[in-house]
Amino acid sequence: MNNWLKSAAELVVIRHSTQLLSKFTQVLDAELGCRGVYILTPSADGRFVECAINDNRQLNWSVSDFDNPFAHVIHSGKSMLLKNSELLYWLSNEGFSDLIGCTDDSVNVVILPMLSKDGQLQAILVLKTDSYSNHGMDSDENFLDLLSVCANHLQLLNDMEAKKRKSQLLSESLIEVEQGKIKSHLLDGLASVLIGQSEVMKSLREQVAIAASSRLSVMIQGETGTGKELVSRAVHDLSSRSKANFVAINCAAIPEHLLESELFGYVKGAFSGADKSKKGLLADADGGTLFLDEIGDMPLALQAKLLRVLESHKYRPVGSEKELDSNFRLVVATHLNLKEQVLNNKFRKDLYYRLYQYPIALPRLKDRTSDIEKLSTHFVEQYNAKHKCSVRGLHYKVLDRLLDYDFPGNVRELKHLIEYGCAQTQDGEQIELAHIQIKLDNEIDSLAEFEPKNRAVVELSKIRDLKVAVREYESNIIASRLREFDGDRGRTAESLGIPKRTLADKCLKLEISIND
Ligand SMILES: Nc1ncnc2c1ncn2[C@@H]1O[C@H](COP(=O)(O)OP(=O)(O)OP(=O)(O)O)[C@@H](O)[C@H]1O
Repeated sequence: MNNWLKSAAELVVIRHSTQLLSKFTQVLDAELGCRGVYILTPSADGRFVECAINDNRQLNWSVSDFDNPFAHVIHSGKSMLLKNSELLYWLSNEGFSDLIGCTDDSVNVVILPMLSKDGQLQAILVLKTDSYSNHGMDSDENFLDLLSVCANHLQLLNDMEAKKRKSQLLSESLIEVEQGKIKSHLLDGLASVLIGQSEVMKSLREQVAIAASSRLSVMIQGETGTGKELVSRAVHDLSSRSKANFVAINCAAIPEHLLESELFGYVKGAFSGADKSKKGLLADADGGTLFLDEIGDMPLALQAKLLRVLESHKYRPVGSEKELDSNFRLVVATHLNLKEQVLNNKFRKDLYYRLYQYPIALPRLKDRTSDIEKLSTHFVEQYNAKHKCSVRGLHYKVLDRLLDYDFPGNVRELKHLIEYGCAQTQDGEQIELAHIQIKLDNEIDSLAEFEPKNRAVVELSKIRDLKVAVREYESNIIASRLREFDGDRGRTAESLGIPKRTLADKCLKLEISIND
């Protein structure tokens, strides 16, 4: 009696149903000295009673299958004594035989329902006993009280756990709804920056949103003018670093010997001309994003230093003894096939894998021609807003022509083309085919002679955008000079008095697609 009371006191302080059942099993094992104590519990849908046995197997019995004795106990709400002589019959039920295990002449089984005070079945207690000694249990009031205490407590814990699960599910689905809302808000915002309704653009925007929320290094790959810089900025703007700096550098456009000091900074006297210390871009990007455009053009020696910075977040300004920290997020871009560069020993393999954590591939414009109309309208609107004018859009023949065109310079080329068309169109009018035809022809035979017709593409009186006109002029000069030197960039650069890297940068920006 005392022991039952003591056990009841121990059971009611337990706060978890599985712990309660395991403690209850231990108590019965110790007090009754049975050959086996098993507790069966109803399944979540109430159609079965279940019990886990030693070898991690879960046995179950249907509550409506009267081939097992448990169904009888459940329906009658009364205990059952299976004497040794009757056991043989019940052992034909495979699950029951698995539960009870070996038997001999002295084994009996007692099955007791554990009912809570509202009469609901909470569990079934099964005792494998040696003799008749335990059979008085179903009339032992103290024992039955303990069973009832345990059943009531089990009901309480099950209710509490169900409530907890429900509120957890609720809060999880609220979080999901919230996250879904944030995500669709972000994607809506992105759609006005990264224009295009093609499937590939929709998936690109999703990738940008995912990349922004991760900490991974992002590697953007795509041909010139596909929007690599735009995407890198979007990754920054959508990330938790958006309030800090976005620092961009084009590794192809900076002379090799200056790239290191630009990135790392330098101290006074580090080299001739360093008359004062200067912070590098790594320091500027602390807390924000560092965008390394044309990473494939980074010299090998600097690649090794970059790798070290990425691993330790520490760097040493040129000429300095002191190491500094910078917590930047790296986004890189390239139009080259970096894997090939690795195979040709032009790019470090270890750096490649360090950078290739979240790759984003940008499609060519000619592979998503369904976006041309929307992009064109977007660029006309941009032009109108910038120049305070009101070009009315594109004539359908212009659109037809654009849909047919290859766009080697991708979106940037389309943008320039539209700006060019706008510059020649009066307020309230549409861009006509004639407005862009010359430029398109010019692009198509980009290797064509520097014909007088091309030289005076824009009549001076019609110039509305000096930048566009100057770019046109510059582009024609470079294309013609490249032609003169059979595409030799070194000689072309020299003849124009500019460094080779500057020429390379200009060719990229101006869409001059003459191969070396
Ligand atoms: N999906 C787009 N929606 C709107 N504008 C775009 C899109 N893609 C590119 N652009 C515009 O096209 C121009 C070129 O884009 P960007 O400079 O990002 O290309 P890039 O791939 O970095 O080019 P490069 O390799 O030559 O440096 C920019 O003016 C950019 O705003």
